[in-house]
Amino acid sequence: MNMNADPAELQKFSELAHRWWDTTSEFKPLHEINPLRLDWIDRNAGLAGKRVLDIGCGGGILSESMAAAGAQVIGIDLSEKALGVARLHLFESGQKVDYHHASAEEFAAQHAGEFDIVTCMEMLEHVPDPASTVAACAQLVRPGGHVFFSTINRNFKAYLFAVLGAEYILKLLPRGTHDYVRFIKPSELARHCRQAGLEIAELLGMSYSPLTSVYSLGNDTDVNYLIHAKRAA
Ligand SMILES: C[S@@+](CC[C@H](N)C(=O)[O-])C[C@H]1O[C@@H](n2cnc3c(N)ncnc32)[C@H](O)[C@@H]1O
Repeated sequence: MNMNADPAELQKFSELAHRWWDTTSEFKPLHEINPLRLDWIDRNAGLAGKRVLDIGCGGGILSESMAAAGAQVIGIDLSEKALGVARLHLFESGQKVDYHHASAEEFAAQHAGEFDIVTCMEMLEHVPDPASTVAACAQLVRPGGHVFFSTINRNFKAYLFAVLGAEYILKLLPRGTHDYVRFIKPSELARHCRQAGLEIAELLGMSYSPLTSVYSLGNDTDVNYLIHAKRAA
């Protein structure tokens, strides 16, 4: 089985895993964007009672919040350390999430069509072959189901904001968190979706204002963006 994973990327997340739920740590941006993306997913697909798979779940920030919104959530990741932190945090939060060590491709081979909603957030820019991950997402979601992606655009502004700005100037993220060559243009992600049999329902931008330190959703897809895709019924 092709794991479609970069061991150096997994190592980076494993080394930081113990700080995943520290809202002032390297994971602060994920904590700050979580309410925005959770609300967007819920508005578009209605989380309550749905079977959800969260791919590249890490320490479980999004997984837990979707469980709290009433979904039955499974989270998968290839970092054992991140999964360990995610499992431990359930004792603190009292939420119920089922965590597994698996890649999207491996999980798709066993659980095709089992999910109403598949989420794959801030993960595609860390894998060698994002088209393969997108194809696995399309296989995992049921006909008529929803897939949500978020990732980083590839252009000069994205390099300035997501690499130079976030890692070197504002120091929101550790240096080396992001590799510019792995950034993905919305047109490329849309093509991967269509090739996998997913229709694009929405492309949405997410911006960060360094002046107010506030994230917001809107039309600006130049740096961070989200895609809502649907599998034909
Ligand atoms: C930036 S974190 C995002 C975590 C979570 N999705 C969120 O947005 O809160 C990226 C996660 O992707 C995981 N990851 C990287 N490559 C992966 C792969 N090939 N398969 C599964 N998970 C992977 C990492 O271990 C890490 O937990």
